Amino acid sequence: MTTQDLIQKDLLFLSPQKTMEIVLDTINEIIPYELAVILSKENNKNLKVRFSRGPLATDKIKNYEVNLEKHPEIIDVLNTGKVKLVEETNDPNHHDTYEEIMDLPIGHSCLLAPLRINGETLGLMTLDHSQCDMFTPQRVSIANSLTKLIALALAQSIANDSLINEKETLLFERTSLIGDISSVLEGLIGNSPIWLQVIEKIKLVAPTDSHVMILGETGTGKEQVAKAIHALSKRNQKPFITLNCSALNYNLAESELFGHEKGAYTGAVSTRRGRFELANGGTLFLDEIGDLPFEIQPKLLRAIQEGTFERLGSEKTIHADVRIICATNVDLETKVKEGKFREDLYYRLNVFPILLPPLRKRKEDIYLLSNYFLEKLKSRFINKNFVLTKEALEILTNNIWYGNVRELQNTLERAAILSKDGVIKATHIIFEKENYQKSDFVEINSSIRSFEEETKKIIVRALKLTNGKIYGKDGAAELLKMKPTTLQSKIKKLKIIL
Ligand SMILES: Nc1ncnc2c1ncn2[C@@H]1O[C@H](COP(=O)(O)OP(=O)(O)OP(=O)(O)O)[C@@H](O)[C@H]1O
Repeated sequence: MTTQDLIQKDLLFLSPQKTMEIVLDTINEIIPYELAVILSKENNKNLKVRFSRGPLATDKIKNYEVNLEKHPEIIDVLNTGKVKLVEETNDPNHHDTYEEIMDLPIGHSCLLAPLRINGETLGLMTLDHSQCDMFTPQRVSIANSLTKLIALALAQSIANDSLINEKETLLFERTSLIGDISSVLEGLIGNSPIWLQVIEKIKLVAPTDSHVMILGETGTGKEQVAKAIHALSKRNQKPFITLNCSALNYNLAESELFGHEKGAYTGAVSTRRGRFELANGGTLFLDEIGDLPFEIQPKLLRAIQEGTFERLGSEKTIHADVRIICATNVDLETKVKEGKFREDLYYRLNVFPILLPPLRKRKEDIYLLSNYFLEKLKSRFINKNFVLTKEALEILTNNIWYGNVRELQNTLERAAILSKDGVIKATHIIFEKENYQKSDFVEINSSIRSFEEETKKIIVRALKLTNGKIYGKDGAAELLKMKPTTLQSKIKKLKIIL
């Protein structure tokens, strides 16, 4: 048979699933069963179902895990390395392997075969048949001889999983590195005095190995600045890995930061390295650090201080040398005071704070930034040359820019689409709804809304900016210069849903 024949018959690149199906079907011809299950040893406590075959192999069995503490007879088989027939009895201490998910008659045939290679236990094969005495001594002896071959097929499947996992992490590292670090520096546009102070701070801190905290409203360029610091640091040949800490619960945060071993929790089908490990030698950018679940913060603190941590589900200590750059758009100090962020972690991270000014405080940069973005848009619009008119620039400069540089970028992209000949006129500038600030020209033409409608809009905007917080220094009441109780009654009256 030629290689071509093998390929045509789908025999050259057999998947682990297909290999195991062939193996189990062959066993069925020699030792008839109604349920054959291959389980892999995940740790000292659990066996996990990888393959099942036969008329009793239902969906429930897939991904089922056997808790070894409840099954001393399985521990015995794994330790001795010998195939064993298990007699089901009425003894309340006896637990059938799959009793939680299926009901097999008392006295049914059950065979346990350990799967070992070179003295290493990889897992277990179980064969079940609802009739009694199906597995004769001759069949048990055959099963004993076959276990090594089955173990080989299991090893193939385990290796395949770890290759897939390795590929996934490599792909992740690669994507994290993309974003061409050299162009990042050129992309920090602006020459207003306040922005130049930021650039100075970046240049100062980058070559040191100190942790950096970047503060600023959304869209002010926090991630871009973090990349620039990494690019200017001696770690720039190593990965720049990011993790957005918002919307992570404790388990997810732990697994994302420190990784997990296969089987560490339901759904952890393969071992995965966490961002801390991936960033070894390089920089870990923790975006929205204020949202990091409180309970995971001690583990992060230890990882930062000692450079050590364990993957979820493993006791092995891993070492990683990582520089942390974190970003936040909330007042972390207040979070510390409110007991929502650990003080020790806060001081550990806040070694060198860099505050990014909102766009409304560096309006003189709008012209440079606009031209930079329009130049970048050129290639996407078949090399259309864009020109910003004086009126358009005036409108851009008069806007409040709650969405900062990102919003400016989006506004210009919209304008570029609207402009047919590349000339960006005032009429092409359309702001995002919430941040719309009318210029005098538009004011005259717009219809006057009711007082209530306008009040409601202002309150909603303030609540959005303060993440729904009413009281306190960074609350909506303070922003609107009104008493929190008055604001609350207005919210109620205007039926604003928080
Ligand atoms: N000074 C700048 N020069 C050029 N582009 C910038 C500048 N600042 C920000 N940008 C661009 O604006 C967009 C938003 O920037 P970035 O994602 O870094 O902001 P951010 O503060 O991290 O936002 P968020 O808080 O929402 O995560 C990006 O496309 C970025 O390239």
